[in-house]
Amino acid sequence: MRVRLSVPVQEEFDAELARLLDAHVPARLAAADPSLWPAGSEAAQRLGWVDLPHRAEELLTRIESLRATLEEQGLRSITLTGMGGSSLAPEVMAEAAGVRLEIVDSTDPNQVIEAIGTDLAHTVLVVASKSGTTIETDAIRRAFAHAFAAAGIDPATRMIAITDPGTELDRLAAEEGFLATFHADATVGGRFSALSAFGLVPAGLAGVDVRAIVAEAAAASPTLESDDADNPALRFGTWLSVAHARATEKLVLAETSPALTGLRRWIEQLIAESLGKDGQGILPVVVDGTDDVGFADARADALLCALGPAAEFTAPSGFHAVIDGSLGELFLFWEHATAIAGYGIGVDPFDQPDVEAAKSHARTVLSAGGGTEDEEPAFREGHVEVFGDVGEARDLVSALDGLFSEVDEYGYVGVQAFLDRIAEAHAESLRPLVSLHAGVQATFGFGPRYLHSTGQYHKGGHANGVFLQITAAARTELLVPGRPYGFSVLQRAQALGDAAALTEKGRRVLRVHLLDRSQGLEQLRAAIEAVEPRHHYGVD
Ligand SMILES: O=P(O)(O)OC[C@H]1O[C@](O)(CO)[C@@H](O)[C@@H]1O
Repeated sequence: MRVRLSVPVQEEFDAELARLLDAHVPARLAAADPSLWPAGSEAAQRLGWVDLPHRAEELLTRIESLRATLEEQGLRSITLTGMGGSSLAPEVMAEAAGVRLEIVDSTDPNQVIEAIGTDLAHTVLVVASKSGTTIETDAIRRAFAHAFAAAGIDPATRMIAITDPGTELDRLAAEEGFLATFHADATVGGRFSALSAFGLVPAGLAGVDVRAIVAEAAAASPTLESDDADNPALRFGTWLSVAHARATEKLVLAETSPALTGLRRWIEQLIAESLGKDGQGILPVVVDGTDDVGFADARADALLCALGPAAEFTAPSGFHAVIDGSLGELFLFWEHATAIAGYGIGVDPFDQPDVEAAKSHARTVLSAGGGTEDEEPAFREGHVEVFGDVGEARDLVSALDGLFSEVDEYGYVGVQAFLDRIAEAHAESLRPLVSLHAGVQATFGFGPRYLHSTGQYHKGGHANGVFLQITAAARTELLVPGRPYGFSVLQRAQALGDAAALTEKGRRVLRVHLLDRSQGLEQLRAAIEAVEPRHHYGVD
């Protein structure tokens, strides 16, 4: 593992490093010492991840044997449903290894229909949920069960559960006789579960060499656990904490190696959900490469981090880093560094106090019928309807201009797109445009996926974000079996629910509803481009 850090304030860095070493933070973390955080905090019961690489043997053997059984039965198509920490790590592992693992973490009906696809005869669905009650995961499981049954296949023979012992999902799997159930460790939280059953089972069944990933992590762990000033996780955690204290709180993540494809989306959840709370935190900004908007033109509020080997670059803030290594090393490195940064910043890295608000608002919208009837847009223009507080604005360009004018000089715009993240992947190209025209950093997340990643930060972190939410008319509907609503109604309720939770927290939200998905998206793109770029870029 190679970690190169540049520190503009050496004395502050050294002092913070000494403070963390005096408190023996790395060694106490490695010993799962709950007294690192206040008594009664979530942290006290969520430190089981530290030694996962050293106790994975039984799990690895079981995965290998199940994979062989599936292969014998011709079940070659592995699909995973799970949100946030229950799918991001295996997604990275599969992408990096170039093996096919279909991930379904969306409530977009079109995306779910596509994922169910036509190969049910060879498909196995891994249902991953620590709590066993996550609404998206449950809805997707129901849709697959219905489709299997309609194809004359007993759904239970094609389902594998990963969940904590005793959850609703665990009970269901036992009652229905799922093909297999993997019990997760209750002391390991979702975003720290990459090296547990949540990461290893789906990836291993899909054909990733998970044994090698675990071995890489195990080899790195003594270094990451040591009370040593050269411990890279300690140094990186200190770096984040020192930058945070200087109001440099956007971590711009660029990948420079195909071997680490997708890792930044896993890091995004880990950092945002672990540190973004109590009005504090580090906002991850995922960009494509070191020449992308957000990285190449970063200002004083950004730490720049390249994942993989990178040519020389510098950050105006003076905080820049290059981190390279194998996947196994990096999973464990980031987990340790994040926990250490949480200690440094003074937050509990293992809870997510603001996630529930969006879920609860979504439930309210759902029980009121999905929120389709009673809403009046502020105005309609061309292929879009615009909702939210737009003041006097009666056209899209003015409404966007109004939203962007509300952002602090060092704030950010969060773009939240409740679209099909496969078929409408191109929507992500709105991020750099928004960044350029708002003159600040911009993030992009597909809903509902981002709710389980950056959603915590948006509501609980630094209150300097405004939000552009994109919803769209459903192209089709797919009923959630056993529920009085369809996926499109659920998807919409989740968008409205998060908008309500953000508004409640004093964040400004503008919702652009696409009446025609592709033309509406083009109209939105053109309108963003027509907003006079704000002056912030280039003023540091
Ligand atoms: O595994 P579960 O319980 O379904 O939760 C999925 C995700 O939802 C959250 O609990 C909240 O967003 C994440 O922390 C977690 O990774």
